[in-house]
This record gives sequence, C-alpha cells and structure tokens, in this order.
Amino acid sequence: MQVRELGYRLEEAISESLGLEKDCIKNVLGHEQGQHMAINFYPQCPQPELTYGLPAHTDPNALTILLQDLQVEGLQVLKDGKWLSVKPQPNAFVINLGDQFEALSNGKYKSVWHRAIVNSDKARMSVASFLCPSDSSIISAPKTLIEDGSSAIYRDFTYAEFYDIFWSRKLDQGNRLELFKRGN
Ligand SMILES: O=C(O)CCC(=O)C(=O)O
Ligand SMILES: [Fe+2]
Repeated sequence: MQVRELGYRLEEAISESLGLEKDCIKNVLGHEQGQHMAINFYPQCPQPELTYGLPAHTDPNALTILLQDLQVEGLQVLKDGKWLSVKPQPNAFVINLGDQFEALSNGKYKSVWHRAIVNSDKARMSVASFLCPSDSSIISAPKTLIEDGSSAIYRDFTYAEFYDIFWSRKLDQGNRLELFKRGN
C-alpha cells in the first residue's frame, strides 16, 4: 500500500516535470492501476560469464520500484551504450521507468534497458513492485507534449493490447514499443 502511494507520488512529480497538471499522468494510467510484485532470487553461479540472472529488457509497465540486496550488486543499466552497475544504497529504492512512460511522455522519458548479472560467490535477491496501467486505459501522449513541434511517436493503444504483445515474445527480443510506432 505504501509502495503504491510512493508510485502515485512519483507519477505526480513526473507529470509536473513534463509541464502537465499533477494528476494528468495518473488519469491516463487509470484509477485502478495494477500492482504486481516479484521476488527475484539469483543463486550463486559457478560460471557467471555464461549466463544472466535476467537478460537485458525494458519493463513493460509504467514504473517499477525496486528494493536491492545491500550486500550483493547485480543490477546494471545501459547508458550511452555501456552497462553500468547500480550500487545498492541503504534506505533507498531504485525507480525504473518502463515502456508506458516512454509512450505517454512521447519519448521525453526513456524506458530503461537493464539486466541482472549473477556471481560465483553469493546468491542475491531483489524485490520489484510494478505499477501497471489499468487494462482498459488508453496510452496516449497528452496533447501538450506533441504540440511543441514534435509529432506523436506512438499510436494510441490500450495496455491490454500492449501486454498481449509483450508476453508473445521473449524478454530480450528487442523493443516492443517499436511495434507501436506510427507507420509500423
Ligand atoms: O534483480 C534486479 O535488480 C532487477 C529485477 C528486474 O529488472 C525485474 O524484475 O524486472
Ligand atoms: Fe526489469
């Protein structure tokens, strides 16, 4: 419940950062946003260079609030073509923006590519809480974000439609948002 409230506060702050009304993004994502939780366990691995805990992916949802294991690093994000480790910080969550934020911000925010690696001496755990648009919500960039001369990158879609396509492909099989680009 508190994690959900944190997610809503972040949505409000991001909405304002885009010059929109505080509630604008929450209104697009719907008033009954889904919330899923995953507890990821990565056992120690004798040959970590041969595999990944989780292959490179973007999260399909709106935003992810991630609690990391303070003792063991493993999360990496892609920045300027390089994989960077995200060092666990005490009393802090990692916030990942997912595909829905990239679409509804008309590409102003990017859905972050990330992966989890394993290591040979310690097992690792992470706890992810995913906030998802309601199934029927129509993901469409608010007008003011496409009136500054940048035309709409993505066609409108429902989250249910996006989710079907997401699960019909493998996790590391390219960017699913590409399929929703106008003209595709
Ligand atoms: O274990 C991690 O740090 C990443 C987890 C993750 O990306 C996910 O559950 O989608
Ligand atoms: Fe993820």
